[in-house]
Amino acid sequence: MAALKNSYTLPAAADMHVHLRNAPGPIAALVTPTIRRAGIDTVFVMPNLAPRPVVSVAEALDYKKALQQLDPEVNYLMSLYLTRASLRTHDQLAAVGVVSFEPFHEVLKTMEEEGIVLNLHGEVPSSAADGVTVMNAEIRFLPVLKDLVGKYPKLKIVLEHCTSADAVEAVRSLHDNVVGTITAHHLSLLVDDWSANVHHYCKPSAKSPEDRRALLNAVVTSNGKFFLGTDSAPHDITSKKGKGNTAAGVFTQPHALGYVLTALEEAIARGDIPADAVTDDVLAGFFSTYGRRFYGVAPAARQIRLTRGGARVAESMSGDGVEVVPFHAGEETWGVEWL
Ligand SMILES: O=C1C[C@@H](C(=O)O)NC(=O)N1
Repeated sequence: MAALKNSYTLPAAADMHVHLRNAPGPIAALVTPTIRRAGIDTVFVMPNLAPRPVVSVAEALDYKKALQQLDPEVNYLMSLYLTRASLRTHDQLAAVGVVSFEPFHEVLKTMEEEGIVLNLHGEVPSSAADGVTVMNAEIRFLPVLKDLVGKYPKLKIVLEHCTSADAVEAVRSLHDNVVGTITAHHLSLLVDDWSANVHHYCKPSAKSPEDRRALLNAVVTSNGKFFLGTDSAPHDITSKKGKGNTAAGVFTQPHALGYVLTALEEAIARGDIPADAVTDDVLAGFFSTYGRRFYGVAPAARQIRLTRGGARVAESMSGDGVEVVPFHAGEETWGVEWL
């Protein structure tokens, strides 16, 4: 017998970590319309545009306007990229591999006072000399997180895309202003999966079975500490395969909720989470209410119905000279209807 029901009626979801790319632009045009098709009405939009990230409010508002042209019904929560250059007026955008937050003291103090959320990609840079690789870069970052929380106790912090048991434990151990997002793909992938498939490679990268078990348990025992942030990261296929390094990112936007349900069901079958762990309340919290509450966004006005086997993932998605391959391309997944 299937461990999950065949259908769930839930509040519309909020995805608190998405990459929609430059707008106007061909990838944004391809992926932005898939947000609502996925049962999501609110997204937190990451600012790492190329060649220049979003660093000013004016740029963020322009970006938001361009996204609204692609789908005006989505609530786009915009963000700014914190670089040393954001402290000056413009140019010389030297992205910082931030391990010391000292240069950002004034900004962080103001964010703390104003209730502005700090979103952390919690990895230190790889360094053979220091023994840091993609497998422990997140764990090595956790002391930095704890130090930040000590210095700015009222600062609202999201440890984005948690991938390790240590990260889950760190977020749990810190006070309520510190939460974590969890992606759909890290609930199923392990290191062996991405080492064999460029479409499964992302940063932070998927890790061990124990790490995955911790993430799955974080979802079903979240109680507001963890919520959905897919880190859906579309890349043109030429950046994934071909000359040069593989771009990091798994594209999950169109079927993010179905991927989570499938991963939870597989976790029950393996014994990673209890058979009765996936309730309507757990799903509503993780998909919708916890993230909105943390960001002070109103509860969803509409509901969605997710139905087992109701959709098939496209083999690939193309438009205007770009091609993006979705996670689990070609496979059957859960369908989404708006009620
Ligand atoms: O940090 C990141 C960035 C993202 C992207 O493609 O923008 N993809 C990733 O896998 N990790």
